[in-house]
Amino acid sequence: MSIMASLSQRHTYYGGEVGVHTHEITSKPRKRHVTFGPYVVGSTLGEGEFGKVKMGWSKAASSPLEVPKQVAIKLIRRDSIPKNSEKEVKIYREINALKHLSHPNIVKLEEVLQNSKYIGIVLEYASGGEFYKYIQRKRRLKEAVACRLFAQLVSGVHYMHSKGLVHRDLKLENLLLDKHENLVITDFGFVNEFVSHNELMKTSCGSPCYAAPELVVSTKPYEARKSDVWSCGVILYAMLAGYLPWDDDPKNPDGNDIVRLYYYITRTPLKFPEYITPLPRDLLRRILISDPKKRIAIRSVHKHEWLKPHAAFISITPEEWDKAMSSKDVFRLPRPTPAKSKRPQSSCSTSSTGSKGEKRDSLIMDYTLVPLPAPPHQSQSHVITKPSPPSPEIRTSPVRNQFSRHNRSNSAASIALQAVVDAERESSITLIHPHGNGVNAVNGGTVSGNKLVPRSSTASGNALSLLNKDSVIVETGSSNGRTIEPMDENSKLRPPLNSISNVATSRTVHRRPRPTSYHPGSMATNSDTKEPPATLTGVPDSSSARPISVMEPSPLDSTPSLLPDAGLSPPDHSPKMLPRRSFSVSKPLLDLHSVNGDLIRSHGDAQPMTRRLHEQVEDVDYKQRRQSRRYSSLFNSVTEESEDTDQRSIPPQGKIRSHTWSRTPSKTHSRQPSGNASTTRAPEPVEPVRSRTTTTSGANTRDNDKRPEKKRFSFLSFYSSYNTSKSSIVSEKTSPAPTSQQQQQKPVGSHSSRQRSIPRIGTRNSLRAGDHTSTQRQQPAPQQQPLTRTKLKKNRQSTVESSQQQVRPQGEQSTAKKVMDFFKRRSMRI
Ligand SMILES: Nc1ncnc2c1ncn2[C@@H]1O[C@H](COP(=O)(O)OP(=O)(O)OP(=O)(O)O)[C@@H](O)[C@H]1O
Repeated sequence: MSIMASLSQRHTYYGGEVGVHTHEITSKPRKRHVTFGPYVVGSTLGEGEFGKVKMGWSKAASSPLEVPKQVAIKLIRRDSIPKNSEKEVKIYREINALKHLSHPNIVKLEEVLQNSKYIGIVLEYASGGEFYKYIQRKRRLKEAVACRLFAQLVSGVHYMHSKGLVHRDLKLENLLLDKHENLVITDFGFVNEFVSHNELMKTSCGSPCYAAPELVVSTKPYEARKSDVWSCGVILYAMLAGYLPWDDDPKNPDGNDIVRLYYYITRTPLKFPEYITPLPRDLLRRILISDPKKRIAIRSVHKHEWLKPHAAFISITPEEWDKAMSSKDVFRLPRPTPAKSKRPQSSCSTSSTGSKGEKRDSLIMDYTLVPLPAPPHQSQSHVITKPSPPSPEIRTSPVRNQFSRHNRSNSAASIALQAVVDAERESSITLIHPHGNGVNAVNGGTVSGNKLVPRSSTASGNALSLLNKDSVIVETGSSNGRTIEPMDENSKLRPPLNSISNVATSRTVHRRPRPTSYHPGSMATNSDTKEPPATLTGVPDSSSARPISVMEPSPLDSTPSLLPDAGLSPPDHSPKMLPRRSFSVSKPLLDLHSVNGDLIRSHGDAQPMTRRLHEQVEDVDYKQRRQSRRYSSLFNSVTEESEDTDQRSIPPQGKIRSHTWSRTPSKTHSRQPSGNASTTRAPEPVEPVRSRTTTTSGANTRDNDKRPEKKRFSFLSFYSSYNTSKSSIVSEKTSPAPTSQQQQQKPVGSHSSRQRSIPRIGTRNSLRAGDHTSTQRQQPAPQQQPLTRTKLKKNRQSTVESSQQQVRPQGEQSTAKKVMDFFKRRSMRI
């Protein structure tokens, strides 16, 4: 039982905040889960360039005790992928790369599904969250932890290199953690393939703070694996230091100015905080070398002394990994066996013969569910069932680097990890006004408008050789080193300019940019752009979209298709998207709106958004119900209520409450807990009187209308009104008879305290006396103004007046009670 309980807890997808809402809507009719193929779709895990990544659960289970498999589903709207676009190519890349990778530290592709609106890349769920947040939480990692995670990183990188793939976008944001805090490399959208050992690439990829200098400051083809090594070095530095290297340029604190950033990187020696020990320093010094030829290779990284504690792990060869991962027993839970056979045939209907799920590396089989990039000679039975005969699958290469120009937006790249959140905000701003000085200037074609003031200290020869010789720099005194300012405003850094201008012209908008999600752009030549891209959708377009697999490989960049399938694909078939009705059952649940929303609410529970909408149109009854809710929730509801009240021109309560509350500066009003204390608490001696007085003025009414906080706290206005009214009444009573009677009566207990409280404000007594007069004089005011509004208000105001008049001759306590009763009655009418 406990297992079941924990399972249902752990695998329910009403996590966190959503769970809060479930109890509120249990009375509502249950709705069906939102599903995507064989998965129940849950909450949003993150958002990337392509859309939201949702949590998912496999619906099928072989036994009641079987834990539903959790996955992450990257949902990509099909209409957001223009045909032959760079996005399309990136999707190809990612899918086709992942299906060939089977390593514990590389995210596992479960399968790829699609319906008429979405492509869903189903990935292994990395429950540990984003790695940069992990570092952010810990400020920096302990050396042992960093060592373990870095060993995993380089193991994964080495593995993919051994498969002929380079990631080209390694950065903290593309690293996740699994539930055991193992590193998981994700986001293979810029992955590329190399064939020959020293094959060079020419497409500049990566995020500026992680991209190797040669990608940015040189137009020469680069050895992509070495650039991955550089990125690993930056990641290691970030793990150990808690911030990124070369993040201390005071003239470019956010790293927005890419040109300047790379000036700084290439000309400033690596600096370490004192807490980084010599061994990792040594490794970092070998990795973070601007000259890729001098940079350490990944294999040599494996042998570095610092990684010795994990030598056994690192020494596992790619072949061993392939074996191990396919044996279902290493690192990952075995895939639920029933997945295929028990899937509802209708949802992501596949006529697969069920071979998938049997193999540990079933992703190779799974991906064939999709008529996307499928191996050419794979069984057609794995193609998603379509009403029409399935189109021939084609093995298209995802790795056409010609289309890999990065159009990611420029993030703030404030690389201090402690400022990641700020950087996120900033990056979102730069989406609107992307690319600060640097890129904007680049767009203009020169750096002159850039106000480029690169800072550097000792310039290395290597670095200088990478810089444009036209760039004349002058060292000037500056704190924290020397500042190098270009004398020539027109100095140009051609390579960076090219790359950056490409970025500026080809970027797309990220929905939720993450800290360093920026790609400096492509250095692809024109010839690159001439090559037709891979097609993801639609009928084969022989004219414009030749299959990638049959394209001529670029002489410098990697070959277009993944090795195992290269050249095997029929040239005239492009992968087709599924026609409508592919998800014959799940489709109705997967319309655009439901997927765009937070799907975790689909379990028949109240959907926050729906609830909000409810609240916006709530009627008076609903408001009454809400008033009976918990204290905390009332604040919100009353806010809406007040707004509604205003909108509906039912002013009496709202106005009075608002006014009394807002004009009662003493916070004690807000903290009057209940009306029960009314008879025992002393009224506020002076301020309530003022409050009462001001409440009655039309000017104040207008003022109050403008103050949102009055509405916001109008829930408490009952108490504040009570207190205010009571206070005013007390004031009215006490001030004319300067307490001689009361002092003689001097009741015990609360009464005494109440009465003591009045003279206690001795300095205000005179004011109170004056206020009393003014209060009495102004008493008609609150009546007059409401009188002009509604009959209801008239009645209520007259009730107030009459009740006040009634209580005047009575004792103070009874007056308070009556006022209290009045407001209680009034509140009942709300
Ligand atoms: N396998 C996964 N497990 C858990 N969360 C994930 C997984 N994959 C992605 N996410 C979450 O979704 C977010 C976006 O994912 P991802 O970066 O892969 O999307 P993307 O569209 O490729 O974004 P971009 O290309 O802009 O980096 C991640 O930051 C992460 O929070």
